[in-house]
Amino acid sequence: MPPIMKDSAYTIERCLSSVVKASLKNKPDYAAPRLRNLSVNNLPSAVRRFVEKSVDLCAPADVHVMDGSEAENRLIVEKLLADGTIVKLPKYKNSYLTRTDPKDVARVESRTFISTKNKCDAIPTPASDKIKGTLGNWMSPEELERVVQDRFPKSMSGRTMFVIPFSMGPVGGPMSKIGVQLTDSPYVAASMRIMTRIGEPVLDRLSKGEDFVRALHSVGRRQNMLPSWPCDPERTVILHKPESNEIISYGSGYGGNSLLGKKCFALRIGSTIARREGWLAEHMLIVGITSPDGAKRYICAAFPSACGKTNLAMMQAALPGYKVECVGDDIAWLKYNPKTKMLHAINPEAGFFGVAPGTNWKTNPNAMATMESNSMFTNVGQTSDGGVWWEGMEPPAEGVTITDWLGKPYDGSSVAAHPNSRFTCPASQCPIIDPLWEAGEGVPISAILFGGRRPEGVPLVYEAFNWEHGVMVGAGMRSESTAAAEHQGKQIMHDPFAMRPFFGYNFGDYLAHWLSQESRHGDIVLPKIFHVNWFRKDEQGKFLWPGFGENIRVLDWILRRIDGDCSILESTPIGYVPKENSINVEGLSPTPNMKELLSVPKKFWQREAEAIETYLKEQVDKDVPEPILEQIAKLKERLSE
Ligand SMILES: Nc1nc2c(ncn2[C@@H]2O[C@H](COP(=O)(O)OP(=O)(O)OP(=O)(O)O)[C@@H](O)[C@H]2O)c(=O)[nH]1
Ligand SMILES: O=C([O-])CC(=O)C(=O)O
Ligand SMILES: [Mn+2]
Repeated sequence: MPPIMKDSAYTIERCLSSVVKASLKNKPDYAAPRLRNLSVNNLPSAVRRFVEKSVDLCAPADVHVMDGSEAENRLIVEKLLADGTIVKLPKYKNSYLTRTDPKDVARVESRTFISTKNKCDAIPTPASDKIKGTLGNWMSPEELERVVQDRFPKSMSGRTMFVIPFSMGPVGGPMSKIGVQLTDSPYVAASMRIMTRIGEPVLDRLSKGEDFVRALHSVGRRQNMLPSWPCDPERTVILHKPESNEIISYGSGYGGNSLLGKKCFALRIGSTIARREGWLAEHMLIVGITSPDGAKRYICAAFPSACGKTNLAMMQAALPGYKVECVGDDIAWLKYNPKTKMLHAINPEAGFFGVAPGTNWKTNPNAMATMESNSMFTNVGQTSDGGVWWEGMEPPAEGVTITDWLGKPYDGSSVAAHPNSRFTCPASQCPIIDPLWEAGEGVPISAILFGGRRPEGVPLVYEAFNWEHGVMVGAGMRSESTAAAEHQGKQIMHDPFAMRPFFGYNFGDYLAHWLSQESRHGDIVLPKIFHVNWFRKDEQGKFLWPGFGENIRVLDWILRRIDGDCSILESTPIGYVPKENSINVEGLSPTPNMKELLSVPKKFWQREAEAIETYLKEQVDKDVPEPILEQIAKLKERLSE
């Protein structure tokens, strides 16, 4: 038995308050807010066992069970301030800036593993030994145990372990799922409170015996750690055990690696649960659009990291008469609803963890308004008037100076904000949050968009001929790499369904699961599938399309297609493309080169089809479902005519 289990008084009062008091030596009269006592000993037995086992392993100084209250959050913030992890941003209400260790700034895909008994359950087997698999990494359960034993023993010593009961989706909702994250990072504890629903209502569900995902996180230990941002970048690992719904993350405090409800649970573990239960867990935004005639439809869109999901999810429509409302900006859980016969989607998250650079009052006013209070900023620049600044934001006022994300005076010779710097803010604060964003049964989805950063060859929008063809379009997605993960430069990478870093199981099986949606429910009304590209460039390397709020012009065309208007399309080898003049460009100045934006260059597409086929055959080999190969064969045939 670890010592804490013998002492039933390991409660918030004795732990977090005293921890905070101890760290506030310069404020001896600090009065900690009173909290309710949530003792480890009163946790539901399955949760308690998980905590006990992890305490044994990680040896924290004490344990704090989170109730999710305001008072508790104040204590955590005090601790973060005392540790120097965050600084207050007086320009905004209740908002803070954190600077991470410069080596801990993004997801690390090469250190992310799925561990299953059989390798082929987790990742596809490439066609030959010479081909390196790029659709996830596998680790044997034995190796995982070794990796854990190499890193976790005493990894939390001297720190508080936070026990965070959290719900993905509204607590108790029919599509929601519960997790318990243990972490030694108060930054993670504070961020999980924004990004998920935490605390007592979730504990109530757990005490009724509801199953939960076990998520263990430690920032770890190494020599010469920054006291304000402990981490262990050389030994970081993000491990998933889908067979027992477990996540184990070591060495990084950065969002995608440490807020385990997000990519680890909602996508990697989520996709394996979804497959077992017949639904889909996807890297997609969810948005509601009301057109001038009053009809409202919801669409989902899968774009790779840093390719425009948050911006589309809360865009300020540039066409008059349109109303856009946001349900979610990063993750969608989609399930067949027998009442409407449609796929319904929920946003399992409660906050936005958005890319800061490029966000401003013109491109994304709704995101700017959402982060005006109760927000955590990570690795952005700091202004001398107590605010934040990043590349692409409106210039600061006269005389205001900037400190860069590394804490140095900013002089314009380098960036003020890290390219993957982020804002974390409550979704409920979004001025255009959808009235149904917390509806337990989700919202009915009329269309799914795939897209990415394609400087060349890929039209502004095209529509798949049917579901099977659409699944092939998702499988063939490619995009320029971004700062959201560790990849260097701007290479065009395959990123099927924008899920390459997030699959929890073999991508071949994932394709079969998508295809099966058509036959699984005989009466299903499937969403139409489209592909969009806001990022095509001209010969000077300038974007051909204005993007952002003007993307409503493309959505307008898509909505008319959902209504069945066949007069606005033209058939091409890759799918239906808007007929000339069928996209409303009225009032745009300069008028975009629509001919170029909608062109489908044959040579380019022959190479593209070849590249997709080679990729799937090399990477997924015998696990590629036959209908996908048939769709590629048909595409090649159409391109050769
Ligand atoms: N040119 C152009 N840039 C865009 C557009 N939409 C978004 N961006 C930029 O692309 C970057 C990423 O956009 P986000 O909307 O945050 O991307 P995301 O897909 O939500 O990213 P993750 O949070 O990493 O999943 C930001 O710098 C945006 O300003 C667009 O329509 N056109
Ligand atoms: O997971 C993260 O760190 C942020 C994110 O949304 C992504 O990269 O897609
Ligand atoms: Mn994302």
